[in-house]
Amino acid sequence: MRIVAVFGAGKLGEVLLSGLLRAGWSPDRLVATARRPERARELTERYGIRVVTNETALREADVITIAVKPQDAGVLLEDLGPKMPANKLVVSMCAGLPTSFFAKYLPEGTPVVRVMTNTPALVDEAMTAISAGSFATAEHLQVAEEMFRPLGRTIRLPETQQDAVTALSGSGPAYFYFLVEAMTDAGILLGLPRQVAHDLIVQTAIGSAVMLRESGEHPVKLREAVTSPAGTTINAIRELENHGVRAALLSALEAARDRAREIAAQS
Ligand SMILES: NC(=O)C1=CN([C@@H]2O[C@H](COP(=O)(O)OP(=O)(O)OC[C@H]3O[C@@H](n4cnc5c(N)ncnc54)[C@H](O)[C@@H]3O)[C@@H](O)[C@H]2O)C=CC1
Ligand SMILES: O=C(O)[C@@H]1CCC=N1
Repeated sequence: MRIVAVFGAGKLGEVLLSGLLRAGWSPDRLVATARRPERARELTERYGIRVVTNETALREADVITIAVKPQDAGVLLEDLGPKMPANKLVVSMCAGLPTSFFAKYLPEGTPVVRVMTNTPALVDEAMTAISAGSFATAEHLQVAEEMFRPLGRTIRLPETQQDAVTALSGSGPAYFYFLVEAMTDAGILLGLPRQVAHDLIVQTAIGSAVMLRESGEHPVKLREAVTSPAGTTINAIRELENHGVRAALLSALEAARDRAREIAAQS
């Protein structure tokens, strides 16, 4: 029975732990570490899992999942590296950090898998991209897939694409929430009560997402079906184009990708 430890069980670490428990993993297979005692108590009360010291987790677990902020990974790895026994798999959830960053701290030959998931894991609708670092074999990728598949979809990609993935699907939920927030304001501008505007746009987002996934149609086709000649939608589309929304998205994702690179350079 493989034991998974989540080092630094904050927002994303908790998302992973709760997803695995929902998927039927026994709490005995999971351990977590936390910096604050209140946080440790909270996790144990909420999920019935053991929250232990980093050292104990390192000893007990087969899979060492790094879920701290990238800026905190160096300090953690400085501590873990010298104590790391052989045959452990390291799975990093950190944005920006390449697997070569971890290799600097770990005993030669330690397999590292880099993963980028997203918060819809909370509702088992994550998109998780999984990449092998040096020493990671197909079997290690499979272990990472077993951990993230219960949380949604998984895809294997070369590590060179992970910064782009981080900008697109890692941060992606934030862009959709931003859009929903802005469209709710637009509904209010048009005179709708806030709750009504919110409900309308949330259901519209869900319906559109399900259609994208279930129909297999290209988004242009789906948009064309809504856009009647001399109708209302095309007037809105013209305004979106006039305001450079498409170009803004290109720049926004490039900026997110650049930040991932900067995090790596500063680490
Ligand atoms: N929030 C998101 O949507 C996503 C985050 N990520 C990545 O997941 C990682 C975690 O992000 P969040 O959960 O948002 O951050 P967070 O700040 O909520 O969680 C990190 C936790 O690690 C703990 N920690 C830090 N150093 C520690 C140490 N030495 N020992 C034990 N615990 C320690 C902190 O106290 C904190 O609770 C980051 O590397 C981020 O890049 C990846 C995909 C999406
Ligand atoms: O903003 C961040 O750095 C993290 C990584 C992807 C989503 N959230």
